[in-house]
Amino acid sequence: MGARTGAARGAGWRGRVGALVVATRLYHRAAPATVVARAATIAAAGLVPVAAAWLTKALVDGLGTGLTVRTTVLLAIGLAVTGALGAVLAHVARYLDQEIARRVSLHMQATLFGAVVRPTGIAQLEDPEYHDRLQLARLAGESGPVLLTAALVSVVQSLVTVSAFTVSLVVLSPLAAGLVLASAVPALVAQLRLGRLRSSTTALVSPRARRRLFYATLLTDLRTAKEIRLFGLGNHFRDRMLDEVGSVHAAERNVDRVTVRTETWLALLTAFVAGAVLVMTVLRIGAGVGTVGDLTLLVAALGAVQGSVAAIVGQVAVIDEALVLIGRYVEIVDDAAPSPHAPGSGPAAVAGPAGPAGPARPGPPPVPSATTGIRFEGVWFRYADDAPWVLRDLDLDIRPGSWVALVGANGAGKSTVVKLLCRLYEPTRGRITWDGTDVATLDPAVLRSRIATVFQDFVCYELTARENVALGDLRRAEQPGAVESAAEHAGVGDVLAALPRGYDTMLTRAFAGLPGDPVDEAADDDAPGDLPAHEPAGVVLSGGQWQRVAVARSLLREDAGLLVLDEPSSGLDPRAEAELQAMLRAVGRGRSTLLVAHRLSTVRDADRIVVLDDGTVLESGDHDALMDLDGEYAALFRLQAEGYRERATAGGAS
Ligand SMILES: Nc1ncnc2c1ncn2[C@@H]1O[C@H](COP(=O)(O)OP(=O)(O)OP(=O)(O)O)[C@@H](O)[C@H]1O
Repeated sequence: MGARTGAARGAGWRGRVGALVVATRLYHRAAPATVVARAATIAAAGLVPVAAAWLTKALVDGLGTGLTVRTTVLLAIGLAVTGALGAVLAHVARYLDQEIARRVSLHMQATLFGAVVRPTGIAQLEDPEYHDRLQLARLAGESGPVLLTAALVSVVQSLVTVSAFTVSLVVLSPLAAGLVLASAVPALVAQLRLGRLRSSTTALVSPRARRRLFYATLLTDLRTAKEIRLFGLGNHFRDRMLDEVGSVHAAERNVDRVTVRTETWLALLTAFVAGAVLVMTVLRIGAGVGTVGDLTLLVAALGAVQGSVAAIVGQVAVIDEALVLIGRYVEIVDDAAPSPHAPGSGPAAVAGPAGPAGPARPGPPPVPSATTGIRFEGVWFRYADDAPWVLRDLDLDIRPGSWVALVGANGAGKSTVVKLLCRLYEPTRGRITWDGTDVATLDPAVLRSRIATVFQDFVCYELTARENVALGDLRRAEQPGAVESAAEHAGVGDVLAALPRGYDTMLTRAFAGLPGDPVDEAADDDAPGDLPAHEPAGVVLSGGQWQRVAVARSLLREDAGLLVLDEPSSGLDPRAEAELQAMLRAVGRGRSTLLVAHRLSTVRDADRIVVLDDGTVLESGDHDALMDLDGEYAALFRLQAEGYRERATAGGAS
């Protein structure tokens, strides 16, 4: 579902009605009892001012006609009770509103982020329009329920008050009632226009707000801090951030100005109508029609009706705005896998199951056990319709238990092969088979559970060392010694064990020592890893150590039949690289391995080396065969070997 379609769906009355249905369902699911309690307070709070106004009229009229002390005291007590009830109801209502908003917001965020991680592929995350829609949907999840709850409550409560006071007004003066209600029409139209302006402005500034956040993150992130200081980019990015803030402010200022103008005109209209009605009533009382008590009731009714009508029209506009926001949320949740490319055009973002389970369908076939191998059959791929081809008619064969190495120049398409294998993208043409079954028909989660991968840009999680390894297979990590064993296989066991709190050490300084984190719990228990107060609770690993942690994470997936390693040794020193290779040979035994590498010394022992060039296979064979061929691989190998020889000679001479 493209963004345009989504936007069209979110706009218009249909979109709003759909959003209202979704919102009602959300309220029902997230906070049913609280909503019922709130409805009761709405009815009570709506009637309190009406009761107070009638009691006041009775008191004022009674002063002229000589009330008994008992009646006067009773009326006064009645007034005091309604006043107190109004105050208490306001506090209870505020609590209930916030509770409803919190619960609905939690529910929405759980659903929204569930929808964000549900799609099989990652192509939608590269679509800027998707990010804008996501930003609005997040806003809807965070502030939509607060806006909607407050506005709905205000409207319903005001409707109760307006209805009760309108009856009072009609009793006193039907003309006055007609005038007050007629003046609400232009106010409603104006407020709806304002609401629409606010919604469109939010959509318009969304990309700018995202860029502002990007610059703010650049300026504060530890990972970017080095380059920003070294290149002196701090003020440059700060200025860019301020530009974005300025643009957002300009758009918001425009909305605020239109709002002030509109509301000023509406206030003048209200004052005019109120003045006219008051003059009419005073003249009638002067002519002997009505009492002074009627005047007090009319003043109260006039203020309440005008105030409530203004609240209703204002809040209808807010409801409209909240529904547009919730419509964005609905789009993202419905389109669990929105693709920037229409089906069949460009790289299909792999569509995951969206929404609740439909009627039972035959499930995907089980993932075979890679007994005959994995094949790329005539695979063509490009990242977007208007982007160049990255893979061109690629045939690749990974036989069971074999070690295939993928080499080639930067941009040849090696990492893309890995991404397609893991079904992060779908081939544009051709297919990938696992034991003869097209992987497009397999359950992606099960397929991925059979693959252990170390990406070139693996993630350094700001968590403990244990968690960093355990994330590879959370279930297996619960087995005693599993994490330690994977870390030892990856050659990082000793390093992690020697950390200040062993495997429970945070591999970051950013969150170390937060209350309730495993580190603190360990400290509370007087565990052996307890530290003196001056010891750092979190540590920073070197690039090579991180790389081994990433390898350990993938090695935890013991049952994975395919090991995919994208440049696993790029951050390692030569000794560590040799160790890693020996280890990979050991763990790779019995399973297929696909290794992407630039350093050709690491692939020398591979069963087959495939040289990729511009997305197609240039050469293929084992090291000896490719050296005999004397082609691209042989040239590259000799070049790298000469580099080593020269360095060794230079080292020996010095
Ligand atoms: N997410 C993406 N969107 C658009 N184009 C991409 C994306 N990722 C990679 N490319 C392009 O695809 C081509 C192949 O990239 P790929 O990362 O597969 O190459 P590689 O052989 O792994 O390169 P390297 O050796 O530098 O890691 C490059 O031209 C790159 O610009």
